[in-house]
Amino acid sequence: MRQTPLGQTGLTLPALVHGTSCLGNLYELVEDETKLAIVRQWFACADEGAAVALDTAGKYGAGLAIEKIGESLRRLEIDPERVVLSNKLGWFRTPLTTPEPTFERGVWAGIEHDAEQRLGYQGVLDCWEQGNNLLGAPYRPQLVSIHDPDEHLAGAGSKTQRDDRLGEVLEGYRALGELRAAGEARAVGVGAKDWRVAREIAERVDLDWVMLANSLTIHRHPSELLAFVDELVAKGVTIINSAVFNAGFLVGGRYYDYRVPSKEVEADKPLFAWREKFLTLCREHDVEPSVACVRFALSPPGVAAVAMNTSRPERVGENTAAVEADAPDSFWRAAKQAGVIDAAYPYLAPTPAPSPRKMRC
Ligand SMILES: NC(=O)C1=CN([C@@H]2O[C@H](COP(=O)(O)OP(=O)(O)OC[C@H]3O[C@@H](n4cnc5c(N)ncnc54)[C@H](O)[C@@H]3O)[C@@H](O)[C@H]2O)C=CC1
Ligand SMILES: Cc1ncc2c(c1O)C(=O)OC2
Repeated sequence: MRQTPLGQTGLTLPALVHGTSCLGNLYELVEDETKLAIVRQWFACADEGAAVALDTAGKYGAGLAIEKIGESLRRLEIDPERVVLSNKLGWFRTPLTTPEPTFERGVWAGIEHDAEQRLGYQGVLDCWEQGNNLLGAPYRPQLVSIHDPDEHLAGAGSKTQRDDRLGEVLEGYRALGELRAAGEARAVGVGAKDWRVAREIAERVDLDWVMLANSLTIHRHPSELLAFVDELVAKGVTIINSAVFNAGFLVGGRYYDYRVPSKEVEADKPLFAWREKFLTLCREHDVEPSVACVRFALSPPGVAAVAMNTSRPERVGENTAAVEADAPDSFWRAAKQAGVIDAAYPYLAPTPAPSPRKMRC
């Protein structure tokens, strides 16, 4: 699998980053044996001795995911040099004092802790330390970011409150910059579903990487976002592309950007029409829809990796294969002709520029 240098950090990033929300029991309780099998598969499916990249967060099951990562890595005696770990900071584990956790109700199954949001300089340092303790030696996250700043900013009720919240986020980044300067963390980044917020942060913070979610997909790839990606490339910032199935909908799932669209709702109709056209095209060209989504997501220069979730051990191999598979030019040309992807999309089977001779005529 392709490995790409991560910014100027000296770290390298494989083209597949494993999401770990399932280790925190996202939507369903997953047995510890299954979690261990998933972690084993990450390493079994990687190239011999190659680094394996993981993306986690203190919010995933109120710290359960990061705890299980540490436990499993130790049980499998994985060399810490082989682990590239990203921890998204901003949620701090607290004791559970109510029948159900108070954050993201109904999202995390069977968890025994609660979590509270902590941002600002000290809040982010608290989350960093707690994450390190939950993970445990000899492992340590090298990539750090503030978790979902877009959601935090979108939740503000007024311009003043948004400014205050942005201040908290930027104070958090001051802490992350210090961790990096001290050599405690290696790479600072931002992950967001709203890429405009990622851009807002990238304008104010010296970042090594950006994780886009739900944004740069085969279904949606606005030219303004491609221009932002170009800016990041020019600055040497590495891009990780995630939620490349728009949360599953593109490959037949129920969720689109984490909500359930309906065929009965006028505004959602184009989504279903797009999907039908896409899936038909895939059948005609004998291309797996998931492969088309993943190859598209990796196509802009500067995108080093895609992040994909693994809730079943046998999926790990499929995800690895999807990153390594390819789709023919004829498929991409047909996708542009059919309007499945933007005809002006510059990267896959681009329309050749007119030759100078033709331009003279
Ligand atoms: N704020 C941030 O930084 C965010 C980061 N992420 C990252 O992206 C990762 C992936 O996000 P997801 O929510 O899982 O979105 P996704 O777009 O990858 O969709 C996942 C869903 O697609 C379906 N699926 C996956 N592979 C399939 C296949 N081969 N065939 C058929 N269906 C398939 C499954 O239903 C699965 O639940 C996360 O684990 C996380 O690392 C995601 C959202 C936000
Ligand atoms: C799987 C998944 N779903 C939703 C979200 C995330 C995630 O990893 C995340 O990090 O922020 C929102």
